[in-house]
Amino acid sequence: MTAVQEAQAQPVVAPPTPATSRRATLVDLFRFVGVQRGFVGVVLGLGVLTAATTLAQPALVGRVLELVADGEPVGRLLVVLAAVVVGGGVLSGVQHYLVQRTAEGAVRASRRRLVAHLLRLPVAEIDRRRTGDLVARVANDTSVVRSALTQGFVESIAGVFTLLGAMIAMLLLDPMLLLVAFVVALVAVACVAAVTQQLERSSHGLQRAVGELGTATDRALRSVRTVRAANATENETARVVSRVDHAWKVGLDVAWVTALVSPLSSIATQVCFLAVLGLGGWRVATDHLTVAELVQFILYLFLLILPLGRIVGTVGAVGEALGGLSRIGEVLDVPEEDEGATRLAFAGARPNPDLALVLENVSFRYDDGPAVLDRLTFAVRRGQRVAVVGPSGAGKSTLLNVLVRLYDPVAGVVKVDGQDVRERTRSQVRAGVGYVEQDAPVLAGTLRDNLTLAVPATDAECRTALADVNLLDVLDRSPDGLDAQVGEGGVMLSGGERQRLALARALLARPTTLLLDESTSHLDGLNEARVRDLIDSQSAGCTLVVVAHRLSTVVDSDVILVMDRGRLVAQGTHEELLRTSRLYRELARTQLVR
Ligand SMILES: Nc1ncnc2c1ncn2[C@@H]1O[C@H](COP(=O)(O)OP(=O)(O)OP(=O)(O)O)[C@@H](O)[C@H]1O
Repeated sequence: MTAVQEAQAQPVVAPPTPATSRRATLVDLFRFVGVQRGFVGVVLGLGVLTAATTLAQPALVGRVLELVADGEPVGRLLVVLAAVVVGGGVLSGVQHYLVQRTAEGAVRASRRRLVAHLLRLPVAEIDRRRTGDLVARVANDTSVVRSALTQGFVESIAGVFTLLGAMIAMLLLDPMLLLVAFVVALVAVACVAAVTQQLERSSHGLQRAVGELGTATDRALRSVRTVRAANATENETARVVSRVDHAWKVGLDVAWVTALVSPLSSIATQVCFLAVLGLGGWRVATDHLTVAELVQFILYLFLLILPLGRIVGTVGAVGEALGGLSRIGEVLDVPEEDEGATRLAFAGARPNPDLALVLENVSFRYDDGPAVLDRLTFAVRRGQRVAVVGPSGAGKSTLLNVLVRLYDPVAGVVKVDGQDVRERTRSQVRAGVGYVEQDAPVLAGTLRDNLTLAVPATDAECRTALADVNLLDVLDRSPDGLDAQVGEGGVMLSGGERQRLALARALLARPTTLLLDESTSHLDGLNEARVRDLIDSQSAGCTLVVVAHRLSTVVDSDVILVMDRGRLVAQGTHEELLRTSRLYRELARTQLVR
């Protein structure tokens, strides 16, 4: 079996994993907080101290009552009691601050991880998803998790200490009373737990609705010119507002479920107190308990109910957080773009630097769609100027995407410098390639940001690069010079200026292969000739593959590849193709700009 046959037989990469719906668990939430382990330790330590000061208070009050009953002085004990109360307050303040800090730290860590992951997702995966939704996951879903933490998650863990301490004290005072209080509290917790499951589901739905709202808003703002010019502002507003209404409706579901939690816990509290007061009064009347002990017991009951109430509230917030975490996890579960370098058992020929690009029977399709590249085979020698022409949708831009390894072919072999690209990492392949894409070659930010995206450059180098592509006048338009903003997607520049700025950036990185996806009509004749001269002068030995829409670009090329419906239907020079290819003659006559 030849290398080509073997390559055809096996897909180069597995198709990207489809987005899965997953449910986050408490373990995920602990892991989320776990990144701030040090702080969590301190918060818990403070929780124990706060619990100790809180638990000491009923005991001290009980002692004061006993001393008063015996006619003993209580002055010193009252000072101790005041100190314990104030100390507990201070500790609780510090604990609050640290909890907020912990939550912010955890959110920061998860946002960093999520952003780093998003920017490394395979391009095919990003194609499938909607930007607004991904942005919502970074901004909203992480915030929801933060709310759960600040609304008492960590505090509740500390509150457990108070709860346990109170239970022990109550057990010592009157086990029977404790049993009654405990059973009532347990029933309440069971009810709340059932409600929480529903809350988690509703919350996931709410986050999804907010994501959809982000997507709709993103779409409307991105296309604001088209929308305005088409008098479609009303329609588009209605579309976004329908997403707002949907989020509101799902929000009401969450509100409805959350509303159940609060009355449940207050009914439980009241029942608990009534039961203890009734039974406790009877225990005092039957001499099983003193009045001071009953007062102590009731104070401890407060200490039991308070953290319990907080825990119940937290359970609700945790339900919402798990909804947010599930959505974060869904994205994190999608594997990142791998470097894609493998040692091929059948790797044959040694690298051949004379052959800049070789394609052997390369086929590609997006997802399960039809073949967009169909068994392409051609070779480009180093330093050649190659033009790719073909009707719209022929697969020209896709070919460039495959060459820069944004997508891997489903069959066939791509060689750069004579070496199978699968033997190199994507970074290695891209290091030598400059790519100027057709539609969005400029990023929001300053001119400098755009020029130094790939490699650092001094101001002088940036100016020279701009002069080379005839863009020096954009520097004069603003007193900010290189720090002038270019707007979202370079909207403050013309289409041709965007392409030339992107070209300046690509050339600054001194590529050995330049892939240029020329967009129709963006390059005027004068600038186009200038750019061609620049590429010729600056990049001796640089291979140029240009998806061309101008006849002048095409005529001057060493080789012209004619594509139609994913297939290479002809190749040769302009004169040869005029003689041999009917499609080329047709393109030259009707489609290529003169
Ligand atoms: N990200 C994508 N996901 C799914 N299909 C895609 C994607 N990008 C392009 N296609 C499809 O692949 C086919 C080839 O598209 P491509 O952009 O490569 O053509 P092209 O020859 O560059 O066209 P044009 O000259 O109009 O820019 C088209 O049918 C297009 O709909």
